[in-house]
Order: sequence, then structure tokens, then C-alpha cells
Amino acid sequence: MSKVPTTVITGFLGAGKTTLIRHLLAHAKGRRLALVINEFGDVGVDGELVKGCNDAACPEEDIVELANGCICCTVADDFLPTMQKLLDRPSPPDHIIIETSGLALPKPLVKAFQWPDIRTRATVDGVVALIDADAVAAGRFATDEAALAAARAADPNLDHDSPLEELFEDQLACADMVVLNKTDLVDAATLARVEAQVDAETRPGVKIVRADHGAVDIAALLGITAAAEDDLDARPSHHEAEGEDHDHDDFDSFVVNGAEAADVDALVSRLGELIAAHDVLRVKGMVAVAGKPVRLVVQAVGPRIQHFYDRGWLAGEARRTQLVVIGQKGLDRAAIEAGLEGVIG
Ligand SMILES: Nc1nc2c(ncn2[C@@H]2O[C@H](COP(=O)(O)OP(=O)(O)OP(=O)(O)O)[C@@H](O)[C@H]2O)c(=O)[nH]1
Repeated sequence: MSKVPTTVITGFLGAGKTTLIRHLLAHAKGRRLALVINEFGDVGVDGELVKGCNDAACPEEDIVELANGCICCTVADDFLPTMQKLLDRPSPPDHIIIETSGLALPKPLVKAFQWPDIRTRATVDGVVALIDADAVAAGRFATDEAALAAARAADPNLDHDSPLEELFEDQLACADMVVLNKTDLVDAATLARVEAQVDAETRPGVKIVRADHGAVDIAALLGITAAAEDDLDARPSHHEAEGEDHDHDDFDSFVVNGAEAADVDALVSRLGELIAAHDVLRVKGMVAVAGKPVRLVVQAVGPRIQHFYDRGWLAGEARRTQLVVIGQKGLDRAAIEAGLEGVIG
């Protein structure tokens, strides 16, 4: 019996994983894909966006959402049963795509493919790491040496560098292929610099592909045949070296609930102020706009905010606003909620 190839898509918050998956679905060329989508926040925004594609390559029953935490920490409880269910189907999918949360470490997931019941039926075709070229260029994953020195002075037991940098390095070290995304946001010289930085963190021979909005040839992305579960030792991780399970305790996430936004421009401008003031890493969610029959999707990656109307509110669906906010530990939830109160009702 042939094993079902599985691609693990990793990459920091907002790097473009969902965008790449939407591209894959649109260019599946007859393959039947199943998606496992994992999100850190409590609200399944990515699943909603992918389902919005209505794509024949991936009907809704082939999309499994694992919200509320990182699958790398709940492998036995959530991920393995999900894989078993997909593989037990009378006609299993041609290929399984796993979108990990932006804070997930890919290695524990790949390790799950060594479990006897999975190992005989599925293989990790490849781990693909998405990189936001613009965020790397802005220094988001570089260690702020002054801040690190201050943190170490306050806590001499502090044993790791910036959690963002560690995730960046761990995700790259596990990759079989890197997609250097958001090339539209940086100039050629910056892109070359970022590529060199990324290349320094990857294992020898790992290919780096440049992309704009995740537009990568599906033939290059699927069919790497890496069998990553067989060479885990070649994929070093800070977290194992330090004897820690994960870094999620370094991040905070919460959902801001609201009714309707009266004025979209006011909401976007307030979000921009709050993101800058509190160094928010990621905001995403759906907004009900007063007088509009369609829902507004809001996405922010660092200072960049995008918003668009995706579909009409369905009959029986609550018109409400839900925004997931993610930042580093110590995020001032009360201040952010208070700041949004006036603009999302
Ligand atoms: N300019 C530009 N924006 C992009 C590109 N790729 C994705 N985006 C935008 O970046 C934002 C985040 O993209 P997603 O695909 O949701 O990122 P993600 O990695 O799935 O995010 P998380 O699941 O929260 O970690 C969205 O607003 C996208 O439209 C790109 O190549 N260029």
C-alpha cells in the first residue's frame, strides 16, 4: 500500500501560509487534497478563508480545523486522531497539507509520523517553511542585543535568545524547501540580503524559492519525497537543545469581541495606533460593518494592515466582530480592548 504524502507548511505568524494554500487549491490539477489547519488563536480564521474558496480540490469535509493552541504541543490528543481519521477513510486523499500555527515547531509534528499506525500509511513528503521577506528585512527575527542583555541581567537563568529568532531558526532548520514570500514588498538588493540570511539557517541543499502571494508551482512544492520522519536527527532544534518543549509561553493571544464597526477607516487607523503602541505581531478576524450585508476580513502583520470584504453574512450566522490579537508575552490586553471598544461597538 502506498503511503499518503503529507506536506507540512510552517512559517511565522502572517508569513503567508494560508495564502499559499489557497494558491495550491486553485492549482491542484485534479489532485484531491485534505487540509489540516492549526491556529494559535481561539477563532478559526484561516479555515474560514480557505473554505471561502469553495474549491473542488478540497471540499469542506476535507478541511479539518485544529484551533486553540499549537498542534506541536497536542500531537497525541489532536493531531494523531485527526490523521488516523483522514487515513481511515474509504478513499483517503491524494495528498495531505498541514498548516501549522505560526508559533508551532515543525519537528514534533514530523516526529508524529514515526508512530506505528501513521508510519505505515503516511509520510512527510516535505516540510515547507514560508518566510516573510519584508519582516526579515525589518529585523523582526534578529536579536535585539541590548534588550537581550537587559533581560539576562534581570534573569541570569535566561537561557535563550529572542523567541522570534528561535522560532525562525527552528522552522528553517526543519525545512526541505523554503518559500521566500512577499517579494513584492522588498527591492532586489534587500531580497538578496534576506535570501543570504535565510540560506545561512537552512540545511545544505535546501532549495529557496521566491514568491509573491505564495504563488509557487505546485509541482515544485508537492512531490519532494523527503520522508522527513526518517532523518529527524538532521533537523536541529533550539528547544531540544535547551530541554524545553516549546516557546509558546513567550507569546500571548486573545480574542476581542465586538458588535458592529460604524466606520472602517476609524477601525483601521485605531488598529494601526494600537499595533504600534503595543508591538502587536498579528491581528486577524472578521468584522461586521454597520449597514453592510458582507463581512469584512481584517489582517495585520506587524504594521501592515489589510482589509477586504469576503462574503455575505449567512442566514442564521451571528453578525459580530471577532479579532484575534497575538503578541509577545506581556501584551496589555486591557489597553488594547479599551482602545478598540469605541470602534467595534
Ligand atoms: N504584500 C504581500 N502580502 C502578502 C503576501 N502573502 C501574503 N500576504 C498577506 O499577508 C497577510 C497574512 O497572510 P496569511 O496567508 O494569512 O499568513 P499566515 O502565515 O497564514 O498567517 P497565520 O496563520 O496567522 O500565521 C495577509 O494579509 C495576506 O494577504 C505577499 O506575497 N505579499
